[in-house]
Amino acid sequence: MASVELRSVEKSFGSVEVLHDINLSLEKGEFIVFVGPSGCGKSTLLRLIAGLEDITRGELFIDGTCVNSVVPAKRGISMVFQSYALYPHMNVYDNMAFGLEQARLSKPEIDRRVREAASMLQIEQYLDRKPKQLSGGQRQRVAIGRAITRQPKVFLFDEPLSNLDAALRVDTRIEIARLHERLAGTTMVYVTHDQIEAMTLADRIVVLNAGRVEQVGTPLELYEKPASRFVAGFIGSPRMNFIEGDEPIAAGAHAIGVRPEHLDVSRTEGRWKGTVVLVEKLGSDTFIHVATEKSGMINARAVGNHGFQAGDTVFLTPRAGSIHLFNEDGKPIDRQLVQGELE
Ligand SMILES: Nc1ncnc2c1ncn2[C@@H]1O[C@H](COP(=O)(O)OP(=O)(O)OP(=O)(O)O)[C@@H](O)[C@H]1O
Repeated sequence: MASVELRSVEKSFGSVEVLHDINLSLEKGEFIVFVGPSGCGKSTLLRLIAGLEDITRGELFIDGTCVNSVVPAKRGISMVFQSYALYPHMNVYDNMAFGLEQARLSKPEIDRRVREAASMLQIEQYLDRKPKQLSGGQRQRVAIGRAITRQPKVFLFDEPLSNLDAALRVDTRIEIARLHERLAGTTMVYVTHDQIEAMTLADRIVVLNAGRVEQVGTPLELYEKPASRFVAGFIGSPRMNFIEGDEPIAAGAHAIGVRPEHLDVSRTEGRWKGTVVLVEKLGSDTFIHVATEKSGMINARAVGNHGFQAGDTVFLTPRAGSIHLFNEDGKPIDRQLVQGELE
């Protein structure tokens, strides 16, 4: 039995429909990540599951029960927000205990749950502090701890790490992944803009585009076999290059897609000749932006540090088996290029 199921769900604000015919089946214990461009409906979909927004049409089931008209507190879910949403006048212990007191749990049971969650997230030493005496990362751990104490069937996360700096993001991301392992059987639904979070946390990713589900799959399925040009361009960072308007490329193909990490850069020979316009050195990788003679801008990613400079003439060649072909409708053409077709 799926833990969360959406059947033909639609959502309108006034006369504007923002989610169209959403059908999703999330298994118990799965970690599901929603991604998509700004405004595609990720947060709205999460809020529908939480019960913070009403469903306009369709049905939502949690553990087999239709919850369309069940209030948020009775859905067996906990939500963690980007903004933490802690009570500023309460200390950490009381913030974590508050929901349980409302639910009239016994004091010893509340104490047990708060201390267990605090230990899991290593915030035991802050239980007496007020939120303003904590760093952003510590506050977010308290918000996550509060969600844990409710022992929900489903956790909902709305961009929980986006207010944290880069190092804390990584630490807290790892914390969330470990939490998912420890709370085996708890379904997690997570909204993010961050490619690395999506790829590393998700069992399956749901890609949304303008209020529709574009593709659902494991991170590697989406990376290796995108169901559309949209997904191909969205999953992967830096994004896939699309080459069109080149001399006839391959029968039936409107565009070639090739990821920056699948291009070889040479000073002497290769498929696409061009001039380097920008080199970005990350230490571990170098991004080389090339204005090609016939195929527009192409970005290549080379491992390590390289001596390419703006103004250099280079040649780019896609590695065997790494080319994606798309037809005019943006659908993938499922065949490999034969040797020589691109030469
Ligand atoms: N309360 C509301 N009233 C009217 N329109 C809304 C409301 N909430 C969201 N929308 C609209 O619904 C669409 C989806 O918004 P949503 O916030 O779900 O997108 P998102 O994918 O989460 O975006 P972002 O990544 O920018 O947070 C947008 O066009 C937005 O303007």
